[in-house]
Amino acid sequence: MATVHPEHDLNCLTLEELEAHARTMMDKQTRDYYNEGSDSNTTLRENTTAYSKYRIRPRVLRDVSRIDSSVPLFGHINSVPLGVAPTAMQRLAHSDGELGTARACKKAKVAMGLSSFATQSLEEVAEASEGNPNVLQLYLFEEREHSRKLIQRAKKAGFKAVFLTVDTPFLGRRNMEIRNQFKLPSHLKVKNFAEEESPVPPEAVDGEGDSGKREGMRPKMQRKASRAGYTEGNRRVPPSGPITFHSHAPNPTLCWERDIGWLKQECGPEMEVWLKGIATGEDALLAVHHGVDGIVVSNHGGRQLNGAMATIDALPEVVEAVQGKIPVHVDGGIRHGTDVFKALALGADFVWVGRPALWGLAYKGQAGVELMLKLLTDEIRLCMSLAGTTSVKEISKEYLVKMDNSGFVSKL
Ligand SMILES: Cc1cc2nc3c(=O)[nH]c(=O)nc-3n(C[C@H](O)[C@H](O)[C@H](O)COP(=O)(O)O)c2cc1C
Ligand SMILES: CC(C)CC(=O)C(=O)O
Repeated sequence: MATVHPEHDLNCLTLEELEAHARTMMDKQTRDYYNEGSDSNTTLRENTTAYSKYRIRPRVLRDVSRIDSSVPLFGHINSVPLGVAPTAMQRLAHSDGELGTARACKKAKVAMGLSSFATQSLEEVAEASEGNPNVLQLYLFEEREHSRKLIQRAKKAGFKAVFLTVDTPFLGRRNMEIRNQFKLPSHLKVKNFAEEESPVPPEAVDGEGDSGKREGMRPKMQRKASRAGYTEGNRRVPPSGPITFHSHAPNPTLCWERDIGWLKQECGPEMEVWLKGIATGEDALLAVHHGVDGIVVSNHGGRQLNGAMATIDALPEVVEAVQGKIPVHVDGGIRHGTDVFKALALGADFVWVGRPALWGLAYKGQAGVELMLKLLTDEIRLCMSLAGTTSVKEISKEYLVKMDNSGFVSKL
């Protein structure tokens, strides 16, 4: 007699299957925008494949009948050491959009990062989260007033922290996005910026089209960028006109001395300030020096500097530099519970997943994100028990070995 597993979606038992279903459910522009990395996608690929050089050393004959996979985060208990990373424009995937993600995170008791460039407002997301902790991802604009308003709103709505994205002085070159002439469909809006902040000028800079600070732009794009007020000969001027992600998200002027202090002051005691996009021990030390509350080792899901290290390879030097002074999180390429275990064993306190939530949304809206979180939660808990660990704090590098190219295994 066949075993019945009523709690499973038999069409979708892994994130790989979820990705495959999602592919068939998104239009080409959305699929390409979500899934691609920058340039030739080397870093995008290595973010996932780099995990396979680590293998787990399981311990046995320990009572693993009770597993506690929870961790504290922002004064709450997170059910697993995993959250949903901020990704822009989630209503492209499904009309549930960011509200669907927020409700799924609330149900699974995991934190959610909300992109500044969300298609539902931060207040709506806070309401849907019903007290589940959220983080606002911030692109700190050159026009500070917009950012100041956003920070104040996040504070009022109860967001626990701001994740300042620091790996986007310019946007990476995403070729499919350029080829598809990516454009936010007219029924969707970036909802965190009021209409009066995004007046559409007569030339209409074709929505989210080509209007921005992307290195290697074609001449036509350059003309549009300059119409949007970005360059005047050799003199740089801050972008003006409608707030689009191409024009406003990247900010090449950001720097340690001026901007981190400003942000800490704006966030006050109510919201923590974290840096998202740290990839070296040197910058991790500077982050500690500048008094931030935590860092996320990230390369933006392989969408920024192609050829940068996979995040799991950058993690150990960051952990070594920080010496436990502030929490270290990591994202990029995490697709299995065993990846989460490996990241924790290498010293991360917590991990975030980006694209898997978008695939979940595309598959079945909120229910698809719930499914994705359930798959990963089950895998994390199973991995912990099969490795002989009953709580997250037990997971250490004693549980890992590293293989070199010739298959030689060494303890860490
Ligand atoms: C479609 C897409 C949109 C993203 N939007 C943002 C964003 O608005 N802000 C940000 O800091 N990171 C953004 N990211 C990066 C994610 O926060 C995260 O670093 C990355 O997705 C992790 O890699 P993973 O997708 O392999 O899990 C985006 C990533 C993707 C794939
Ligand atoms: C608003 C954006 C620049 C979104 C983003 O970070 C991305 O597409 O990688």
